[in-house]
Amino acid sequence: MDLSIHSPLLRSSPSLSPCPFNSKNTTLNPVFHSLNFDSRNFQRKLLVSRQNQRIRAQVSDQIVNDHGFVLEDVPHLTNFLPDLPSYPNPLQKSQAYAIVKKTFVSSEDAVAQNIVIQKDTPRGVHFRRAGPREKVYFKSDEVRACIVTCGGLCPGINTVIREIVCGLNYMYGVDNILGIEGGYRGFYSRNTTTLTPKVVNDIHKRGGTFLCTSRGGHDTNKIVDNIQDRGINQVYIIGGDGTQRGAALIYKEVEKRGLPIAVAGIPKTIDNDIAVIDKSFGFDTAVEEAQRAINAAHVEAESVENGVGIVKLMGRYSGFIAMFATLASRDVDCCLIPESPFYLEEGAGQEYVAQNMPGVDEKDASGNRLLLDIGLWLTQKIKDHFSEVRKMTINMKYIDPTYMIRAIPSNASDNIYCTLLAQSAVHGAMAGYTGFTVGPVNSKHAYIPIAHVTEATKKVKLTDRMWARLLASTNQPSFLNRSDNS
Ligand SMILES: Nc1ncnc2c1ncn2[C@@H]1O[C@H](COP(=O)(O)OP(=O)(O)O)[C@@H](O)[C@H]1O
Ligand SMILES: O=P(O)(O)OC[C@H]1O[C@](O)(COP(=O)(O)O)[C@@H](O)[C@@H]1O
Ligand SMILES: [Mg+2]
Repeated sequence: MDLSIHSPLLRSSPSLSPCPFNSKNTTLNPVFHSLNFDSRNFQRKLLVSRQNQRIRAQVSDQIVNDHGFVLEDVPHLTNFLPDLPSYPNPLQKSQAYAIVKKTFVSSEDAVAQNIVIQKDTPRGVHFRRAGPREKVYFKSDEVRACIVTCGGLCPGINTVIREIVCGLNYMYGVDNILGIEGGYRGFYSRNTTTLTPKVVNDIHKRGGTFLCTSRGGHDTNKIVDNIQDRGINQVYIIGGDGTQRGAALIYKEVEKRGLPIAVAGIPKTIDNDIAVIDKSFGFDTAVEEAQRAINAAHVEAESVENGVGIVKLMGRYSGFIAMFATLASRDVDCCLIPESPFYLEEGAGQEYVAQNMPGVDEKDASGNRLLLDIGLWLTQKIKDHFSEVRKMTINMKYIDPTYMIRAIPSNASDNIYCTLLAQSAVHGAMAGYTGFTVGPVNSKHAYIPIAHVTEATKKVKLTDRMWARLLASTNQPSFLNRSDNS
C-alpha cells in the first residue's frame, strides 16, 4: 500500500513538538539606464518602436530594451480613452507633503523583480514603482470610489479599508466612497454603505472585515452593470488569488465597455501564496499568533511523560506559515508542509488518508478544493504507532489554532504595511492606472499586472536556503533525495 502523503491534498501544515520520528552569487545593484517610459510613450507599440531606438521589442504591455531590461507595465485609462483629461495632483498643495523633497514618483522609476544578478546577465523584469504622480486623471469631487473584500479573512483587512478611505479623503479630497458588503455578490445583492474617515476611524483595531466577505458569487457582467449604474469610477478590490482573477475580469469588461473606471487590486491572503510580492499583509501577525499555539504545545508536551504536541496551521498548498512559525519558535521538532512529501514508517499517502475520510472531492463556493484534515489524521497515526508498534502510552495534545491566527487584528508592522498598500492603490487609481495589483517587490511598492500575481501560486522552495535553515534547526529528516531536488 502506498502510504506516502502527497502534498497537494494537505489541508494545512502541521508542526510537531516533540517528534516521534526521528555559490557564490555576485550581488549587484542594477544600474538603471535612462529609459523613457512615460505612459504615453509606450502605450502604443508602433509609436514606441519608432520613437525610441533602444526599445527593440514590445509585446502587449511589455517593453524590452538592449540591456535585457523588461518593463511589465500595467494598463492606463488613456490606453482605451486617449482623450481623458488630466489635472495637477492635489498633493501639490498638501501641507503634509510640502516638505517632501520629491513628492511625486518619476515616470521612469521601476522596481526590479530580481535584485540578485550577475554582471553580464540581462537586467530582467521590472514593474512600475508605486506612488503619487504629478498628474491625476480624476477631479476630486468627481470620484465615486468603492471598496470590496472577498475570500478568507486575514489580519489587516480593516486597516487597508481604513487607509483607502482616509487616503482618498486626506490626500485627494475625495468624500464619495461606498463600501460593498459581503464580497463580490454584494455588488448586486446588497445595499452599499457609506464610508467616511469617521466611520472607519477605529476599525483597524478589530479583526475580520468591516465590509464582510464571501466566497463564490462572481458574475462579471452583473458586477460591471452595477458599477456603471451606481456611477462608480474607482474600484478597490481586496482579496486573494481568486479575487484578483475576478478583478482582472472586471477590468477587462470595463475596458471593453470603454468606461473611465480604475480597477485596483490589493492582494490579501493569510497563506502568503501570492506570487511576485515579497509577503502578504497579515502574514507576520499570523506567524506571531501561531507562536502562542506552538508554545502551548511545547509546554504541554514538556510537562508530562511521553508528551507529544501537534499544532495545525493554515496554508492550503503553501507551507509558509508553518515554516516561519517553526523558524521563529525553535521549539518545533518536525515541521510538515504541503510542498514536502513525507512518509511515516511505511510511507503514508494522501490517497490512504482519503480512504478514511469523506469529502475529498468537495469544493467551496469559489471552486477551491476542500482539503483533508491532515492534522487529525496524523494525530491518530502517531497514537496508533506508539500503542501498537512501540507498546507505549503517549500523552498527545493536538492544537488547532487555524482560524484564531487569521481572525485577529494586525500587529504594528502589518498596520504600517497595510497603510502603504492602501495609499499606493489610491495613488495608482488617481493617476489613471487600472487592472493592477499593488505590492512590495524587494521592499519597494510596485504596480503589478494582475495576471502576474495570479498565474502561479507561491510555494516554499525546498531547494532554497530557508528550508535548509529549518531542517538544520529542527534536525528533522528532509524526506527528499538529492535527485528529487533537481
Ligand atoms: N477564476 C475566477 N474568476 C472570477 N472570480 C473568481 C475566480 N476565482 C475566484 N473568484 C471569486 O473571487 C472571490 C474570492 O475567491 P476565493 O478563492 O474564495 O478567495 P481568495 O480571493 O482569497 O483566493 C469569490 O467571490 C470568487 O467567486
Ligand atoms: O475560510 P474557509 O472557507 O474555511 O477556508 C479556509 C482557507 O482559507 C485560508 O485561510 C485563506 O485562503 P484564501 O486566502 O484563498 O481565502 C486558507 O488557508 C484556508 O485553507
Ligand atoms: Mg485563494
